[in-house]
Amino acid sequence: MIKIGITGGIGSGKSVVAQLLSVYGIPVYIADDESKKLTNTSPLIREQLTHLFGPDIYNANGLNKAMLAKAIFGNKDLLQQVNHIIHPEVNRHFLDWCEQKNTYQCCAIESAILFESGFNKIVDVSLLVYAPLEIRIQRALQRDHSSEEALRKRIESQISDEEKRSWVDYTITNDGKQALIPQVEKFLDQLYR
Ligand SMILES: CC(C)(COP(=O)(O)OP(=O)(O)OC[C@H]1O[C@@H](n2cnc3c(N)ncnc32)[C@H](O)[C@@H]1O)[C@@H](O)C(=O)NCCC(=O)NCCS
Ligand SMILES: Nc1ncnc2c1ncn2[C@@H]1O[C@H](COP(=O)(O)OP(=O)(O)OP(=O)(O)O)[C@@H](O)[C@H]1O
Repeated sequence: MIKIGITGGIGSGKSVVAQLLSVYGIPVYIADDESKKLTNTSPLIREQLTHLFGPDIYNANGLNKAMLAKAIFGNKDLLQQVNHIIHPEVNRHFLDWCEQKNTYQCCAIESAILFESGFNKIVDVSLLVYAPLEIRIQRALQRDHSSEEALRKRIESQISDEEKRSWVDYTITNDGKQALIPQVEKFLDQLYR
């Protein structure tokens, strides 16, 4: 089974590309969604996050996401500690998920931080969805209605896509000028060949 890692910074359009891959019959593991579920269900993550931040990091609805986001984006040391708590669990969970999908020829993981988290080491092919920074900011601000300052802090917590371009096996450009579907089809064509 071929494992594809789909990456790209906030607002690059990797969720759109992930949806297109699922239309072509490839199951996709959405790391943001699954990690959120794991932070609420894994006793190991809960214990370690509570130890690091105190009991208020969880409330009646589960993880206090706003508190965690405020603490880690802009503080590289804390970000790294939190990543070391959450990412090994996500890694394990993804590999279990892959086992369940073993009748498929391909599966994929979508993560903005494929390289930062080391998930790149457990995939066979890496695919970057690339869009220029200012376009990404416009899209993300429109979608999330968050402040530009908070968004830029998240962007600064990630390695730039310009740098990742030289590390990946394949790049799809989502700049609003080049059509996505032909690029996805070309990628799949090369992959299956
Ligand atoms: C801090 C949290 C609670 C904020 O939740 P929120 O709903 O606001 O954001 P969401 O999880 O949907 O993430 C949105 C985007 O933020 C960026 N982001 C999230 N986590 C990280 C991180 N550890 N490092 C860099 N960027 C990140 C990504 O671009 C992601 O697509 C959440 O992002 C989190 O738990 N992050 C740590 C776990 C993690 O690394 N998740 C990413 C996939 S494994
Ligand atoms: N080519 C495009 N033209 C116009 N809008 C687009 C295009 N691609 C994506 N978008 C829009 O931009 C926003 C960001 O796209 P998407 O959610 O796929 O990004 P993402 O890389 O998954 O971001 P995140 O890491 O924050 O989850 C969405 O609202 C999406 O509909």
